[in-house]
Parts: sequence; C-alpha cells; structure tokens
Amino acid sequence: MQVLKVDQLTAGYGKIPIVQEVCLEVGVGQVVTIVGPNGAGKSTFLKAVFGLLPRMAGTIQLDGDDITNVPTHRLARAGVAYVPQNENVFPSMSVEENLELGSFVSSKSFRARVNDVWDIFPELKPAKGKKAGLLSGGQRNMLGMARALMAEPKVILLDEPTAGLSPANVEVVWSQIATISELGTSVVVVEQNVDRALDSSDHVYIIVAGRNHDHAAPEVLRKLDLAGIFLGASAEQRA
Ligand SMILES: Nc1ncnc2c1ncn2[C@@H]1O[C@H](COP(=O)(O)OP(=O)(O)OP(=O)(O)O)[C@@H](O)[C@H]1O
Repeated sequence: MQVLKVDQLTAGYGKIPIVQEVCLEVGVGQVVTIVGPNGAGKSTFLKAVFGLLPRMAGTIQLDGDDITNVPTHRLARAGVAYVPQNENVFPSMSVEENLELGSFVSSKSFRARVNDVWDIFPELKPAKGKKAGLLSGGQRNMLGMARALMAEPKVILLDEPTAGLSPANVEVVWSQIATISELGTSVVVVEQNVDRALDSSDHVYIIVAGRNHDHAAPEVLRKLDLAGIFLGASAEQRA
C-alpha cells in the first residue's frame, strides 16, 4: 500500500493551472524526490498536495483514504506535514517553543516526542532556548523539519531543504532525510541538485513544464540524458 498516492493532480494559482495531471506515489519509509527545471512547478505541486492551492482536478490518497478535499488545517492531524523553503519557523519563538507548537497534533506528549526529534537533530538541542530567528540558515531549515516531525507525520513534504546550504550542511540534511525515512516517515523532497537527489532517493520524479516527464529508480534515471531533458525544457521555456 502506498502512503501517499497523487493521481492526475491539476492545480495552480487563481484559475491558471501550473501543474497538470501530475501523478506521484510514495511507499512506506521511502524517500521520493522531485526534480525538474526552474519554474517546472515542483513547489506548486507540494503546495497543492498540502491544500495551500486550489486543486482543480485529480485525487490524493493517504494510506488509501481520500484526502483530496481535506483542508490544510486537518491534514496535519491526518498525517501530512509540509516544510516550505522559507518562513518555516516562528522567528520570535525559541527552538523549543517552535517544537511545542509542532507537537499539538502528536499522540505522544511533547516530552516523549521531543526526545525522538533531538535524536534526529542533535545540533538543535544545545540551542533549545535560542530564538529561532537567531539561528543560522542551516539550523532554521533543521528546525523547520524538526517542527514538522513533532506531529509524527506519515509523510513529510520538504521543499528544497538543501537550498543555500554549504556542501557540508547539504550532506547533513540528506543524512537526516535518510534517518527520518528509516524511522518510518515517508519523505517527498524537492531538490535542485539532480545528482545528489539520485544518490539518496528510492525513486525520482522528473517534472517538466508542470507535467510528469518521467519517473524511475535512480539507477534507471542515471542512464538517461538528464542534462538534455533539463536543457531542452529551458529552451522550450525561452521560446
Ligand atoms: N504565487 C504565484 N502566483 C502566480 N504564479 C506563480 C506563483 N508562484 C509561482 N508561480 C508560477 O508557477 C510556475 C511554477 O513555479 P514553482 O515555484 O512551482 O516552480 P519550481 O519548479 O518549484 O521552480 P524552482 O525550482 O525555481 O523553485 C512558475 O511559472 C511561477 O512563475
């Protein structure tokens, strides 16, 4: 059974569809990555799955239950978490307060759950009293993920968690993603660096111009001319 199954999703801003008939499936504990050229609609897709944009067509299932029309504020309780690329923490609140907010829909007490999360993000624990706005960019990204995980989601949607990070921090984030999936939360991650995505994903979807272009296991995609696909898409966008 797939944890998340998105079928033929069409969504966009206002009445303009940006993603069209996009399909994506994620199994239990899998890391599924979405790659594609700039402006392909990757972020739009995540926002639409999380109900932040109107869905014009298609269906979304979580553990076999239809959640297509479940509003965003109920999705967290249902088991879907979303971490946007920016503004993913409350800057005037401490690290620990951010995590407390994230724990409201958890079945575990804050104290029990926070220890699981400190295990995944040990760097955050010494900073627990610090205001989130004073953290480095990398630490803020971690806190965004940590806060979302406090809710014990079945699936977590991460929008470019490695954007703007140093190479060392990129590696830290990918190892955290691996740990999150090993602990049973499935991960859907948008990533700009295709090679890095192929190294750490169970399955990769390529979205071009708002539509599914291809999807396969990394070893299959490595045999394709990915640069050509991306450059071709850029040329089409310029034309
Ligand atoms: N708030 C918005 N209102 C209208 N159009 C938008 C909005 N945000 C994004 N778009 C448009 O939707 C399209 C897809 O953008 P999106 O950010 O989803 O792409 P992306 O694949 O995530 O790109 P990138 O890799 O550059 O982040 C783009 O043409 C963009 O201009």
